[in-house]
Amino acid sequence: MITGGSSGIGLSVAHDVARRGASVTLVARNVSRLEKAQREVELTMSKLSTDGKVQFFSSDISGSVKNITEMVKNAEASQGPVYMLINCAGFARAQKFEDLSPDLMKQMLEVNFTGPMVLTQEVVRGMKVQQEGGVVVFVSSQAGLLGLYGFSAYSASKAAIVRAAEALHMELKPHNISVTVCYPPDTDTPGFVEENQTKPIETKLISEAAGLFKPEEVAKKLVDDSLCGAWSSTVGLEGFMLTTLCTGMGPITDAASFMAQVFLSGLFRSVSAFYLWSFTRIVEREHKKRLENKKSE
Ligand SMILES: NC(=O)C1=CN([C@@H]2O[C@H](COP(=O)(O)OP(=O)(O)OC[C@H]3O[C@@H](n4cnc5c(N)ncnc54)[C@H](OP(=O)(O)O)[C@@H]3O)[C@@H](O)[C@H]2O)C=CC1
Ligand SMILES: CCCCCCCCCCCCCCCC(=O)[C@@H](N)CO
Repeated sequence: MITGGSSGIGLSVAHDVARRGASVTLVARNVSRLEKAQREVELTMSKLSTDGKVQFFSSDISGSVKNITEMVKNAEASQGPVYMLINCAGFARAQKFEDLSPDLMKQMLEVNFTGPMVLTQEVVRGMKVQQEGGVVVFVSSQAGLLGLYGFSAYSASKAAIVRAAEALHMELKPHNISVTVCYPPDTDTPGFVEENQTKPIETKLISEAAGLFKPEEVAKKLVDDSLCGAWSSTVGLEGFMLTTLCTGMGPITDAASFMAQVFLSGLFRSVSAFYLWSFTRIVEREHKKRLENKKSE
């Protein structure tokens, strides 16, 4: 089951798991985009002659709990229990703190945090009862590992899901259900194009430090990592440095990541000073530019 499976990273995940032989349930709101995605994923399946099926449900993950419960029941009734849940639906709006409306703050928390929590609750109930195990994935963001200019509410919503996922990881281990958090950098998706239309220049420039990736690449890494039971998944050098540095008391799932955390955290903290210095410079420079523009007006 892939929320946000009709676009961007979620759609790429759908193609990826379809190629591996899975049946797919796509969840999003807009029906015509869901239908289009269904046709595309079916095409991928038919080319490889896998016997997977694609179904979709139009549902707002931040909507009523009753609707979510019903949607999961219906999905399970037609395709059987969910083996892998990928919480990818979400959105970002960048806005300077004082311009951020309280409604937008609430909306980001509901779609990026509360919605995935409620849906996961429902799916995990099924996983525990109906099968021997499962995989739960939350798509956070590199901006969930540090707060950055313009992303006060967004970063908080994406960080909140990480703490929840840590707790869940501990709770679900005896049930053989793994939990993975994915931290994408800027990724070239329809959602990214939309957020860029209102993004402050500072947010753009700071985010660029971690590069721009293709959704297929983020998706493949997400599926590979979560099927291995890895705690975190990311792409790129900055992604590796950030997840290593910011792991805190996160679960230990593999020797290589643990060794990197033990031996490289100090080094990466020093490296972070250079990034932070360059971010401060970006903010100062743009601030000065604005003051000068105001003066010349
Ligand atoms: N692209 C990027 O740069 C990055 C993205 N991310 C995260 O990755 C995830 C996917 O992003 P991306 O692929 O860019 O996004 P897109 O906007 O391209 O796709 C978002 C998907 O989520 C669905 N969706 C959005 N809101 C809801 C809702 N309330 N209920 C159900 N479905 C919903 C959309 O369908 P519909 O609108 O029809 O509901 C769509 O299928 C998000 O959580 C995002 O925060 C993280 C880091 C970087
Ligand atoms: C050792 C220290 C290394 C430090 C590297 C620092 C790099 C930080 C860059 C922040 C990237 C934020 C991307 C957010 C993408 C996103 O979530 C939006 N596009 C929403 O869709």
